[in-house]
Amino acid sequence: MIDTIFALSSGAPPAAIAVVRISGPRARDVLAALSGKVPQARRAVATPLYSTAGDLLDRALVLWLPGPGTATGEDTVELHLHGGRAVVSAVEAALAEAGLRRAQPGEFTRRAFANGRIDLAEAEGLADLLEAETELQRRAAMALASGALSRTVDDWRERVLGLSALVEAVLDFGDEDDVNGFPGDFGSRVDTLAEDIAEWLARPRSEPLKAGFRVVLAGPPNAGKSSLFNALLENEAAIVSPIAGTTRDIIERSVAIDGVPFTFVDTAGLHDGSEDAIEREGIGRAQAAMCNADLVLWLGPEGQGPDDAWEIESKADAGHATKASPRLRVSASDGFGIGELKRQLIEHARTCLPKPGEGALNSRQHAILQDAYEALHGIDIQRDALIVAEQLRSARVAFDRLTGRATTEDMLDALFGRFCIGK
Ligand SMILES: Nc1nc2c(ncn2[C@@H]2O[C@H](COP(=O)(O)OP(=O)(O)OP(=O)(O)O)[C@@H](O)[C@H]2O)c(=O)[nH]1
Ligand SMILES: [K+]
Ligand SMILES: [Mg+2]
Repeated sequence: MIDTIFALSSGAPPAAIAVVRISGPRARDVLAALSGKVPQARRAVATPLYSTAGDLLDRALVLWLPGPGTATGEDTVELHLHGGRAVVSAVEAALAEAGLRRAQPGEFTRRAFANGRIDLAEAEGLADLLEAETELQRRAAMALASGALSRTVDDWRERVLGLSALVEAVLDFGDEDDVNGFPGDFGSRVDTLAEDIAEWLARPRSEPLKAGFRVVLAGPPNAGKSSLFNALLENEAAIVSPIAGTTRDIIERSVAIDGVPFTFVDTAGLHDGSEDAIEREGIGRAQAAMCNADLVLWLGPEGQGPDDAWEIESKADAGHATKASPRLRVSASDGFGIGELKRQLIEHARTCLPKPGEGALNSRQHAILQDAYEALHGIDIQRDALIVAEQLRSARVAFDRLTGRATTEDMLDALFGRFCIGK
């Protein structure tokens, strides 16, 4: 028999209320044992809870939620307790004594997936939603969690199955001499499907949304990188000094500006012929950071930064005018241009990050959809119908991997391990 599991699903006590969730075949019996009765389904009822020894544990609000129409798909009970540590421990002890098991992280969600209540793309969205720290992250995760990708993939899958059925008909009844055994619109239906997938593939990916849009400050020693870094963060995170070579390590800080997640990266000043081994290591790290940037703010000599870097004239208050046509002039000392720089960064990052409310693919999903796209894109109806059938099958298999109709245990362990206990 499946274990019946329980966990504190609300935050750490003490708090006003603590919600303990129970899921599994014994949920109802355990509730009956604790409260002496089972309330009407889906109605919140206030009731005292007792241990097997007859001690009053708490007066709680309880919910009896019979499966399969529940979050996990199983019989579920919610106990809304007074949120003191000792109250929660006493109730948890009573549940353990009744033979229930503490849930693993993500186990409730894993059961929801196993019981078909959510698919893999929705579970991934849910994990993102719980981790979301900024408004943009929340809205992207919400779109996935509420099934935006899942519904789209289901539609694609149906269309592929329809096409496969047509190919089967050609295989069963086709005249061997007739190369055009496919219906007239077959090719265009394949093309339209491939284009619909290509539209999702072309969208910004979800990873930069999680890690923050990565802005690296680079340039020679004493260019004012750390000063600008601190000004952007509004925090004296990095050491600033008139001594060239102050910054050695990479310094990273994440911050949301106007709901847009950024990670700013301060680096060691770049220059040739350093004798100092530590400084040389710092310069190597700075160069690697520039390669991994979504955007480089270049504070060095004009035209010597990476392609696509933004040319920034720093120390504008001190009358610095080393660049003929900087994108922006700023001063970390008096704040000149910092607001405008932030405004432009937000505008630029928004175009590179998923649009609010629009589903974005993570790299796992992107790689799988790429397979589906290639299978469909490669279809040539002049070729043998058997080959066409095989390509359609590969596309369908890819869709199934995406929604979790076909997955491996490792993949599931990795995903559900991201959840906290109680979810
Ligand atoms: N007047 C003026 N001085 C600045 C400004 N920004 C930085 N400085 C000064 O320039 C010097 C170097 O600043 P840092 O921010 O340490 O420069 P850095 O590029 O991080 O230097 P390294 O880490 O050594 O490569 C310090 O003395 C700062 O006070 C500015 O906007 N105006
Ligand atoms: K310095
Ligand atoms: Mg510095």
